[in-house]
Amino acid sequence: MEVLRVDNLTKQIGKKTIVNRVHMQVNEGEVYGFLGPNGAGKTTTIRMIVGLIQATEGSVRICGYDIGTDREKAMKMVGAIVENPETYSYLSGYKNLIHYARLAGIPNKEKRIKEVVEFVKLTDRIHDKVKTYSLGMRQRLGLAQALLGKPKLLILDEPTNGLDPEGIREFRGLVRQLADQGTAVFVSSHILKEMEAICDRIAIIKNGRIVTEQNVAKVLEGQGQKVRIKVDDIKQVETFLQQNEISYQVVDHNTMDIPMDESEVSEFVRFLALQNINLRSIETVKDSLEELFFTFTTDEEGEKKNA
Ligand SMILES: Nc1ncnc2c1ncn2[C@@H]1O[C@H](COP(=O)(O)OP(=O)(O)OP(=O)(O)O)[C@@H](O)[C@H]1O
Repeated sequence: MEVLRVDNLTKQIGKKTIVNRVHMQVNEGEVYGFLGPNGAGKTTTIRMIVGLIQATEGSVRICGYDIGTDREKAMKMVGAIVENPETYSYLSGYKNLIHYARLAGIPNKEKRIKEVVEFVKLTDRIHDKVKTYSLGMRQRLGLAQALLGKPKLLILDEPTNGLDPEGIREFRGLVRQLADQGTAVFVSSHILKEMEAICDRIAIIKNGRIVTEQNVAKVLEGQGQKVRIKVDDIKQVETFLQQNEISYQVVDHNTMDIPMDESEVSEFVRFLALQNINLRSIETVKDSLEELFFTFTTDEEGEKKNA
């Protein structure tokens, strides 16, 4: 079932188009990664999805409810950690949750709080003041708060920023469990490895536009199936590859990727030598998300943007 649907979403501020005709769709039980370099438009998109700012154009539907015309019903379906979760640090985790459960009109507050606290593994410390919590514990408290209303859609903006590897691992486990229980999770990050481990699908945004959407399992399946070569004269190699109907992708003015199995590499090198093509280097590259991210956030001159 489709939980989140974003159509043609656009945000213009002054003359600048910060988010440009974005389309996305996230299903029940799916972890959807929203990836992009700094300043690409991730936070602005998320702020529109949760109704914190108004879109200039386009629509957001959550479980079929339009955020513009049916805001209250749409928001009932959403739990979100956007920017740093706000907590009262001089109160206990429990009192914070009571406060938010009241604000959100959660029925059977105590019972629901017990459930979410157990889920995020904070039971032992929930009556301690939040100011004594580690960053990872605060983050889990934020997650508990977001889950109070049993959301169908969970939105996490850079959820593991600043967490140590153990904190990241714990958080990832919780997200996976939620997805397995049917929650649709929309998570933004610029940490590629993390997205690879956590997401079913990812979209990459650059300059406000979605430049690609990929199924993570499919990307990972293709790992190691191409070589990257650096040459003196790329035109000469292109001509040769075209003549032999070998597919390739130009990375920059002297680098290109050629899909092939490792077993074919030595024959390929011999082939190039026979053509008097001067090879500066050759390496197997993984078609990982990192690679994709690099490809899609690189400008025409091959300069990597601030990923
Ligand atoms: N209110 C605003 N007025 C003008 N420009 C803005 C405004 N809000 C955001 N921007 C600009 O829009 C672009 C996208 O910002 P946004 O915060 O959405 O990016 P991001 O992908 O979340 O980046 P980061 O990973 O650094 O948080 C940036 O260039 C930012 O400076």
